Amino acid sequence: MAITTYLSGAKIPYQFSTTRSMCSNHCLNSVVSFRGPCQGPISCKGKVFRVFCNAQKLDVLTRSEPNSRASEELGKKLSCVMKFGGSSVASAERMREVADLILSFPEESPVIVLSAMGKTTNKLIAAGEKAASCVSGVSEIEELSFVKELHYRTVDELGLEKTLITDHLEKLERLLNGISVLKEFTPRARDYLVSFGECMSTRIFAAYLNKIGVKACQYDAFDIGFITTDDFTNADILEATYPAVAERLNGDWIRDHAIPIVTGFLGKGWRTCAVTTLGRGGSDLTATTIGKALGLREIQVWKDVDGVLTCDPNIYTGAEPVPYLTFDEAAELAYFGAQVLHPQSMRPAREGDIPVRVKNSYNPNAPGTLITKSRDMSKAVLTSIVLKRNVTMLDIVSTRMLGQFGFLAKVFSIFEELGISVDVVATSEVSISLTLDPSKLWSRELIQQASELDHVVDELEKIAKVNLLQHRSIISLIGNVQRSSLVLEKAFHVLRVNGVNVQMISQGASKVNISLIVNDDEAERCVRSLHSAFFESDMVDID
Ligand SMILES: Nc1ncnc2c1ncn2[C@@H]1O[C@H](COP(=O)(O)OP(=O)(O)O)[C@@H](O)[C@H]1O
Ligand SMILES: N[C@@H](CC(=O)OP(=O)(O)O)C(=O)O
Repeated sequence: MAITTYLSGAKIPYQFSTTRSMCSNHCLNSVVSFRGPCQGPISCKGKVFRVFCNAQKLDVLTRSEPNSRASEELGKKLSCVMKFGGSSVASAERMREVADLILSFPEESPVIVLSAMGKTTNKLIAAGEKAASCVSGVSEIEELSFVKELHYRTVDELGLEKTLITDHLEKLERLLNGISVLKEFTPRARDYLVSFGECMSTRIFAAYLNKIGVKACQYDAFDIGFITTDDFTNADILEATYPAVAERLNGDWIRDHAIPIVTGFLGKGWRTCAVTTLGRGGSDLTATTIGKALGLREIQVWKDVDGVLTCDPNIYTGAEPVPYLTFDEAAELAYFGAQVLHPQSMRPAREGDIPVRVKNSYNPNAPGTLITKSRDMSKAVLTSIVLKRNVTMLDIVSTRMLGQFGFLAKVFSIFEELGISVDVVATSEVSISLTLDPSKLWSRELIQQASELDHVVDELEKIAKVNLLQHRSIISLIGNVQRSSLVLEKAFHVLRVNGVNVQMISQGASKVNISLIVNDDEAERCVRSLHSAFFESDMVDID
């Protein structure tokens, strides 16, 4: 039998020999963690295999290659993944509507990914913060009462047993007590705390489907092979996840056609084995990861808007749905701040070449946005305008002579050493202007952010003059940069008549994005005027 080994995410061809012959169809469909001596037994579902290799401290994940007989037995295969965000499952009524929506596609055998109900994640984070500075008992924390009440009410309104979530809610309170005793809310504790949201929403929804006669099975992502880095609050999914998740979900589906209901947003750190999260909005990434792992036909992300819009509707209510996007456009849009998609979520879909459809669970008849590898760009000029606020910009001017080589390398090695990622860059012979990714800085404590920025400036000042500029915004113009002159002409006209001075400009190598840096307090006005100029008339609107 063929066995493949995955070592910290990379597929490595290790030699295996076994002390016993393995039976053909089961044994290896779970993830086996193997640490310590390089030679030793691996136990998997009661079978013992002996592994011989030379590396130290291995984490070995084993899986069987699917054999043709097992594939034939698949019969009706899992066909698509449908992800429903917090707003889609915010109440009992919404859960009923989502169940009806899923059942309105009888031809599909979907994997369902759910986020936590409504604003549960925010409430849990607030509860954790209050617990850490709590003087009285945690039972008085308003956000804890809110979460308890919302989930008990939902269970009650759906006619389910309270016991479905009592264990989780008791554990949640114990965890908050622990945080209040320690007076410390670490990123690791934060991830464990917020995981209760997805763990409860999926249990409630699966139980409801079973109650109405639709066979469903709940899964915690961290138990079915979602292996991540140990970067709590912003973990990356490791390669080993794909075969492990496919093995588990396909294996269970073959045995019993129960709709899988999987927790979005969560994973398991490969070193710590603790619960991790994939960054805010991470359920989109869970969905695309499952889509690629299982080679599904389509990935659907159901939201509370009619698809990806021409700009953030909170900035401009007249934003229109964008019918088609490429993976590159969607990735750029998400990375540069459009909340509608998780920044990393397009990667698995692009790698697996699986179309992603963004739909509105409140308005299922709206066509939504279809995201694919390529699209007809002949008529495309601008697709969407995205705003990323509160960005820090650095102007770095070399103190050495013109033509000095290695300047860029030195600057970027400082960012690498400090683990700070850079968003937008513009360079000249002796200077660099760049912006720092706020999400990476925001994931750290405020006080730490300030001292890290000081540290960056201190290090850079050894080789350059540095000007630190805060409260800037990046306006990203996503679209057909083959027509960049037209886009720039129009954009700069709008900005000029609005009296806005652009402080930096960069055209991404991806050829779908032009980024402009302006002051935070001018940014929203600029977006509205740009939207009006590009999407509403041929004339430039003057504010
Ligand atoms: N360009 C955009 N297109 C669509 N929605 C956007 C855009 N920019 C920001 N948004 C916001 O993203 C929200 C949807 O994303 P999100 O809240 O993560 O959905 P869900 O929780 O349902 O997955 C919308 O309600 C909207 O306010
Ligand atoms: N519940 C998590 C994960 C998520 O993806 O949520 P949503 O799909 O509602 O954006 C969050 O709020 O970040």
